[in-house]
Amino acid sequence: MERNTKFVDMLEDRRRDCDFLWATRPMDPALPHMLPPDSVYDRERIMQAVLQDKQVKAAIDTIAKTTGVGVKDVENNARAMINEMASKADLATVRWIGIFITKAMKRMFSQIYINEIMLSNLKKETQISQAQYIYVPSHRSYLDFILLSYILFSYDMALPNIAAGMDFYNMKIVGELLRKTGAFYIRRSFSNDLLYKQIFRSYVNTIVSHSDRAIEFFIEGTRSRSQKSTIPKYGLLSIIIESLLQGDVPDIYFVPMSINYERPPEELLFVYEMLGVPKPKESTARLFRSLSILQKPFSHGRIFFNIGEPISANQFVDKAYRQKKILQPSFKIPSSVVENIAYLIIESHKKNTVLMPINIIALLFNEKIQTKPKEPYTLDLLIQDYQWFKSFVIKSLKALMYGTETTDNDMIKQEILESLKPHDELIVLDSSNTLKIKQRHKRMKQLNYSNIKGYPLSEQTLQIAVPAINIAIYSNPTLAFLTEIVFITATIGENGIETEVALERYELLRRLFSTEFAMRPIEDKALIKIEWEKSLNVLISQNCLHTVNDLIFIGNNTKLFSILHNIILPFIDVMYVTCILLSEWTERTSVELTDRTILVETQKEVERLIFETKDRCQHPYCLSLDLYNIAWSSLLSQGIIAYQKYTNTYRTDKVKLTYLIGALLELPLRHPTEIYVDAFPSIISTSSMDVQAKL
Ligand SMILES: CCCCCCCCCCCCCCCC(=O)SCCNC(=O)CCNC(=O)[C@H](O)C(C)(C)COP(=O)(O)OP(=O)(O)OC[C@H]1O[C@@H](n2cnc3c(N)ncnc32)[C@H](O)[C@@H]1OP(=O)(O)O
Ligand SMILES: O=C(CO)COP(=O)(O)O
Repeated sequence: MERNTKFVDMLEDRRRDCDFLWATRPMDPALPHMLPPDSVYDRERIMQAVLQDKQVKAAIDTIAKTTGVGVKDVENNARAMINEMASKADLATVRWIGIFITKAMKRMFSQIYINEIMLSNLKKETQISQAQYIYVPSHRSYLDFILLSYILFSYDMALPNIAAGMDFYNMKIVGELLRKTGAFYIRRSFSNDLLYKQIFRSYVNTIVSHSDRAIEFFIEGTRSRSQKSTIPKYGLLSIIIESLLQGDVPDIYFVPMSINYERPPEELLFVYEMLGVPKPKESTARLFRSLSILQKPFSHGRIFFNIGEPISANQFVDKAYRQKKILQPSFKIPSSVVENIAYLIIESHKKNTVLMPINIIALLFNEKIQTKPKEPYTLDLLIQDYQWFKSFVIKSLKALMYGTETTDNDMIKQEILESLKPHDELIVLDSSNTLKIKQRHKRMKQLNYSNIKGYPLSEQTLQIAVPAINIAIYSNPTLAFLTEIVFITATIGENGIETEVALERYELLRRLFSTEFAMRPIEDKALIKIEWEKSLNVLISQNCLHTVNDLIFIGNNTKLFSILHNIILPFIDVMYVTCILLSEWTERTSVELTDRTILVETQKEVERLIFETKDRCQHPYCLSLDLYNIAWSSLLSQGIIAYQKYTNTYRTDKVKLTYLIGALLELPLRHPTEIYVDAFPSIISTSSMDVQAKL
């Protein structure tokens, strides 16, 4: 890995330490926000400041007036809200939890790599800077926040104020313990609650300006079940940026952190959630039950924790805005500023994604199943493909990738076998060294069908979909680097295409799928063209495409073209099927069109297509509710569906819909000739002779 040299395994030292002595070592954690002593507020003072805040007081008065409730009662309500919200910092609690966490980390993971230089630089900078620091990690697992706190504690840095959803607040004992490790609690949605909104705003402003600890929040707002970036949430970010306008802090630095798991602990739960099984409610009892994960050592492989360059908010919030705020206190920072910073953070997460061997293996295996399922995918074939594809992503796409760059077959073999070890419940090598999938789905006895979010899928479907989606999720992190080029492969057919048409098709796909792939929305066609040309050149340099005058043709590298093309198919197929269902809605069903009913109907239709056709929606990944939700929100944002507030229904714009269906039909898609469900029996492991990947 080119930029890998600076990664160190932080567990190496921990394995030499006595956990108790390490966690209770004398320490004076470095505080990241240098403030004059009287500007540093403790919890009590922060809560007081919030209750004294002008806008909070105004909200209390307004509510008292409009509801007829006494001011005292509303104030008590406000006090209860801030008490529920505010974090506590208690080093003793952190130490005790630290003993357990370090034992768990050493058991679960073989290595936790961190780009130590970035962390040391951050530590140094924070000690001389009066700016406030905001840690903004990617969100792929519940472990993310534990890991970041563990890293900071290991490097003698203070734990931040962490924005936590109420799911954790409701956990017995644990909820309060987390508060003592820095969690502050926020309700998930509160735009209609004026008082809560003002208290939240004021609390965040106060900790930005008066907490000597940093702030941590997950800009994606939720764990990405599909393990690719999701679009940013703007609420907390915009309040933090607004704090800068008040001038209490000279600058705010956002520190993006890309967290990459070889095997996220929620792996299988995410697959079921994507299929519609609701997530289990967070509870202390469940937390204890989940400790069974510690039974097998190193069961979750490696983690790469990659800290990106801090982003200064000051460069976007210029003096003019600050002056405007002084003259006009209700002035709000333009939403384009917030969006810009949000996407800079998401783009940093993507750029700093560290790909693991399993991501490439999953992608190659997925391709093989769709194109040549009868040809055994032997370890020797995989080694060749792996080396080739790895070199492509590193050299052409500048992706970061675990492992050494080598052409030595033995070393590559070791790299592959080592990385398959944590996945021995999913991918195995059979006795003839051929790659096979293991059946991951176990018949669910207690499944409550009334809770299912989508259509109740059959056992037969789940048997295929669970392992198939599990594999597909592992290939998803590659999309941090591949999205633009996979779009292009869906725009060019056998007989070539005019440049202009290819670009138009690219624009369409970008518009339809910018939410799916967390891409910055771009209106300016010239900018889209620059992005397109860059990706086009990558494909041309790989001989995937070639140009003649004003035409683009598929080149000789059909292997790469096919891999890239097949990645995008499930996304386009689901969009198409959703559109068809919308256009035939009233003929097909008598139920009202809502965001829920379209979800159920689409999943039902996809289940049928998977078994019955050789065309659209062959890949079981098409059963993922994520895809339907995003397709729906994309159609809403384009005005193809519109919400009717007064009737609480949705209306379809038939003209726009027909146009979109036409445009999707024009895409020169080539669906694999092999049917996934037919191929499945030949790739599923039935033998008891499977060998675990051995070094
Ligand atoms: C040694 C080791 C020890 C280890 C020890 C372990 C420690 C361990 C600690 C535990 C710690 C637990 C950690 C849990 C971690 C989670 O729980 S993650 C989940 C919770 N966190 C988050 O969700 C953070 C990100 N979310 C947000 O920012 C959301 O916006 C909010 C604030 C939750 C609100 O969500 P929402 O109500 O759905 O609203 P949303 O549409 O996002 O936007 C709302 C506002 O944004 C504004 N907005 C929208 N678009 C824009 C725009 N472009 N520009 C500006 N503003 C905009 C809107 O105008 C709106 O404001 P109003 O008009 O209402 O004033
Ligand atoms: O985001 C969370 C905090 O980690 C929990 O909510 P999700 O289940 O939506 O990820």
